[in-house]
Amino acid sequence: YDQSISPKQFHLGMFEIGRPLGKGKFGRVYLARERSSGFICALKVLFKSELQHGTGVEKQVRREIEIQSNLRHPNILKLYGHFHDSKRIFLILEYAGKGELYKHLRKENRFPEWKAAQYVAQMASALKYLHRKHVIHRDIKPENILVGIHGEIKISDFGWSVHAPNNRRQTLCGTLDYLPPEMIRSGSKDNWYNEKVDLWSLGVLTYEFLVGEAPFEDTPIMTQKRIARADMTIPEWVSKEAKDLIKKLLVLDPEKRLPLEEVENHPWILKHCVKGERAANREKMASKM
Ligand SMILES: Cc1nn(C)cc1-c1nc2c(-c3cnn(Cc4ccccc4)c3)c(Cl)cnc2[nH]1
Repeated sequence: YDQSISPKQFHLGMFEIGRPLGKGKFGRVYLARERSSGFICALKVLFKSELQHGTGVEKQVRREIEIQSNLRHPNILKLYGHFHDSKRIFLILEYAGKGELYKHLRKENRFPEWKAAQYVAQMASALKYLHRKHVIHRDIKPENILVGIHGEIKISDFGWSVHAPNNRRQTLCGTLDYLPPEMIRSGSKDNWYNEKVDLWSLGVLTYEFLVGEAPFEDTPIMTQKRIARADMTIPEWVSKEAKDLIKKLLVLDPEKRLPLEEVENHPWILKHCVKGERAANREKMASKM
């Protein structure tokens, strides 16, 4: 992605717009091609009218742009640039060739252990990168993960991420299933800005990949109660190694959750993910820095 097609100023006329790819709570995403280079991307269109001034959503979009623009990792969806016109804001995003992960999960019902382990290893690598940059995603769930053309996963939608520590008030919406106990419990919100919240969500994600439903799925009231007690049962047909990892992530005390380095070296992950030599060397170099 060389400089020749990344001028500082983008505008709509530079793109041919293709088919709609999907829509979210705010805005739609279209397949797009940058005319001069033929570069394929995904164009996310948000209507300013939908982002009432001063509401959390406008700040979320600003934060999404600010945070995601500076991230470079194979398992994080790239934000190449943004621009706006009188009515709309446009985000120029990396095109993920195999679409939304949750659609694959619903279609397959649940993933075989080898596939779930590879996805969890990629998530752990992406979260390690984010946490090293003091970014907490805080909204890890299948709906916010896309699949690249080579089957690799890409975390997207940084609308809920924050630079730790952060004193902005957050209103919650959407599913409760992935919320960690410290975000369910009222009282001090300090823990909301501790990156350990992403470890809990990684545990919920691992469970949902393997079982096909979230561990605390219930009525909203019961879900909150079950999360607060880490009250879940793991089906007996889940392998003991996978059970072990889930239990070490879904721990009420954030400080006692398995650190990402240990997730990447967990027996269940090592059993299914042969780390390429180059990746292993990169890790070794990074750990020496
Ligand atoms: C769908 C689909 N099928 N195939 C084969 C590829 C895709 C694909 N989708 C994307 C998408 C994509 C689409 N929808 N969404 C969900 C959404 C939409 C609007 C606001 C917030 C969230 C993301 C992206 Cl960003 C980036 N790349 C994408 N690739």
